[in-house]
Amino acid sequence: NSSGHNNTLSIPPGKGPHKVGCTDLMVGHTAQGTFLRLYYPCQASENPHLPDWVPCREYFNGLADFMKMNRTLSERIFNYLFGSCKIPAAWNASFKPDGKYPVVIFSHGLGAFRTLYSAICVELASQGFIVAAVEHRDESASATFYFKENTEPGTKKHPSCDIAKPVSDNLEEVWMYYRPLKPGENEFPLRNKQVKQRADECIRALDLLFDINSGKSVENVLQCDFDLSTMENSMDLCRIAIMGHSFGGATVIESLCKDVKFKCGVALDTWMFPLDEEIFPGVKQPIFFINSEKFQWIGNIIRMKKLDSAIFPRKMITIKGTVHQSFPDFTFLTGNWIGRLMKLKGEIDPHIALDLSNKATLAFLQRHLNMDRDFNQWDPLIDGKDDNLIPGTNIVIPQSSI
Ligand SMILES: CCN(CC)CCN(C[C@]12C[C@](c3ccc(C(F)(F)F)cc3)(C1)C2)C(=O)Cn1c(SCc2ccc(F)cc2)nc(=O)c2c1C=CC2
Repeated sequence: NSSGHNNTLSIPPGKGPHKVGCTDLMVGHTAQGTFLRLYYPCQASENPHLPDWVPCREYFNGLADFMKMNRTLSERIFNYLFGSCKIPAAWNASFKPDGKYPVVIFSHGLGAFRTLYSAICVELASQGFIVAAVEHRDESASATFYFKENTEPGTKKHPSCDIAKPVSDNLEEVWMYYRPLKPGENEFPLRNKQVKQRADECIRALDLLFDINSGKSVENVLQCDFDLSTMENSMDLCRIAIMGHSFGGATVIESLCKDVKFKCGVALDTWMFPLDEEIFPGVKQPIFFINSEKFQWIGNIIRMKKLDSAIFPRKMITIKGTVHQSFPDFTFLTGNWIGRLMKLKGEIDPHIALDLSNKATLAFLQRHLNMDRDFNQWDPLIDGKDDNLIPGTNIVIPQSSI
């Protein structure tokens, strides 16, 4: 369960037929390498070891800086609130070969990192997807790490946490933190450069999955005892989707434009600002915008509508009573009053909100990856047909601005 003092708060397990395993993969030890958390259908095991939701304290430090909170105070708060929170997935559990699984690449939001959307990733993996949640090195993550070769032997400092233990001992971990906007700095050039790097990192993550699927030997820089060769020939590489939250939603659009191997995209509460609208005509794949009720604004919705098309399927729904943080895991990890105070929860029960988002996502993926599962039972959700959904958006666009 999550932190000791409130035992009822934890990240919901997957509802699908598969047990879920999880492991970390870093290929290439530098900041230019690929770093991702892999969620996959796994064999059942008696006493699964559930990984920590936040693997190293540096992530809490980064989060405190991102939120401009005092580090010592916030580190104590985060440790107390979230320190013992576990992810509902079995760490390094044996992969369960069962035909070819479709693939989803997941891109995190500004100030987040790869572990914070486990409720979504675990649900997809439990429904028979292989999910790769990338960790971006564009300085938009609260924190991330990579390695450098330390030339002076003997000066090695011990790894900050067991996850950051590299395979070879001449590698020393280096932490990269969130880069805030400088006073007076023009935000668009930075965010547009970052969204392009983020798309490249998603494409490289996909290329890595192709290598793993082809049985190519892949060297994990991290000491994770998970045998990647068990995943050979287990991915359906014609059924690949990209998904992301907020800045990760912009990464979905940029990635769809850059690589047609992504057959469709699911963009959660997308932040459209980082995108150059000139790429919009180049996006030809289906897109599903799933929005919160409180985060969106006129300018952002107008940019989403510029992607509307008579040819390519573009769908949008809004989940009533949700806020921007209704998609990351935080929404499950605090009581109602503190959650609402910190805008981590909306009025709607977080389980209901995320359940609607996940079911609508599964229906959309079945339709546009032409899968033969029973996710089409949730097709009405794609059109916003539910008491807690609004078709399209709740934001009123003044006639003049269209
Ligand atoms: C003052 C800082 N200022 C920075 C520009 C705005 C900070 N901010 C609002 C926040 C994130 C918030 C948050 C987190 C986590 C706790 C906690 F207490 F639970 F830990 C509390 C409170 C603080 C809600 C956002 O950035 C919103 N946002 C996000 S939030 C993604 C995220 C980040 C950290 C997480 F742990 C989980 C999820 N992703 C985006 O891509 C975009 C935006 C805005 C535009 C594009």
